[in-house]
Amino acid sequence: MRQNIVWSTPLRTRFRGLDSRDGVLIRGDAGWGELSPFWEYDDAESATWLRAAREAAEIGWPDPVRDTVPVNVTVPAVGPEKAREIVLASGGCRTAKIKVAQRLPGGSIEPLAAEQERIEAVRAAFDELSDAAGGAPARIRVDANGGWSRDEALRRLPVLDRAAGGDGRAGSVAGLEYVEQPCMSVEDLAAVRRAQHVPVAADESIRRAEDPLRVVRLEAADVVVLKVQPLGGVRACLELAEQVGLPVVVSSALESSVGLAAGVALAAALPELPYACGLATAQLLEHDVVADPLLPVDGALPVRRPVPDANALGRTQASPELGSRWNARLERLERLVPVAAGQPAGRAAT
Ligand SMILES: O=C(O)CCC(=O)c1ccccc1C(=O)O
Ligand SMILES: [Mg+2]
Repeated sequence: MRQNIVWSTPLRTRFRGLDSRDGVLIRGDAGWGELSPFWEYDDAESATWLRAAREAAEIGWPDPVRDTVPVNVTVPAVGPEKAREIVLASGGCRTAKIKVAQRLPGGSIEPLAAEQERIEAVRAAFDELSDAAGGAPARIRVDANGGWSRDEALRRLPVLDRAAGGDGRAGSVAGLEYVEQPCMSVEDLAAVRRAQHVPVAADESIRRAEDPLRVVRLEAADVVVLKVQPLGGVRACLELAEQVGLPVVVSSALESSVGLAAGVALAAALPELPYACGLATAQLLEHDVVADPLLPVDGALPVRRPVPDANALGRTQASPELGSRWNARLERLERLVPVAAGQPAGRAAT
């Protein structure tokens, strides 16, 4: 049986230049899958995202080896007060991922002082929580989305590391856990990794690269970020993780809880999971498509697969225009991705 539902929701805080998020849920014999490539991605790039939705809908996922997945709270490029609130309301997360290298409307990047203040506010919020919890340690990582040059990264990282408690001061956080994608090119990642001590994680260099293993050959990262949709499914990610041989952080593409469940399934199936995953992003959505969204409890997500709920879908209903844009996109992508032999055949969107 096939069924498609287009959803759309405002975001609670602007994230990656977006004020809303939308996509299509696809139902097959194995359950619900989500297709939600960003609108600036062309059909060739988005085709991989459809493979992930088909795996979820038609086949399902490998068995889990754990029943909870520790997650980070995601802090967008917000002011210090807002950053503190987000951490305090995170559902017990002991790791925060803070966005940096934000592009300002004029095209310049956010001043270093603003990034410093945001990190200090998050560290202070963890200290507040730790005082209540008897001094439990916490972690801060930053994500630059490739926004710095090599020199900018080398100028900013020592300052941000100190803001995160890397100067040895008392408190719950002892410096940056890692920096995600400080620069765009693999060569620059490798250079930044060699020139300073904060570990480097590769995200765009994995999920948007022709050859994700270049990161490994050039020794450009200590950690790799894997996202199920852009990499074509849970199984594709498990295979890539094995080839890469570095610690993996599973992260979301800002999906609804239906899409997040695929990330949770990947994180639950990985043999090792040494870091908190970036899957707590249901917190950034105003509405979700399920009755009981995948939100952290004690800093971890339960390993489960929520299903769309009629009342929730009432709040995420897309306009007719958005509905037809998604159905047209889905039809184009279905023509681009042939259904593999032995799999149930797909049918064009209704
Ligand atoms: O990893 C997280 O904490 C949240 C996910 C996230 O940051 C993200 C979400 C959508 C698109 C890109 C990214 C990113 O990691 O760059
Ligand atoms: Mg990233």
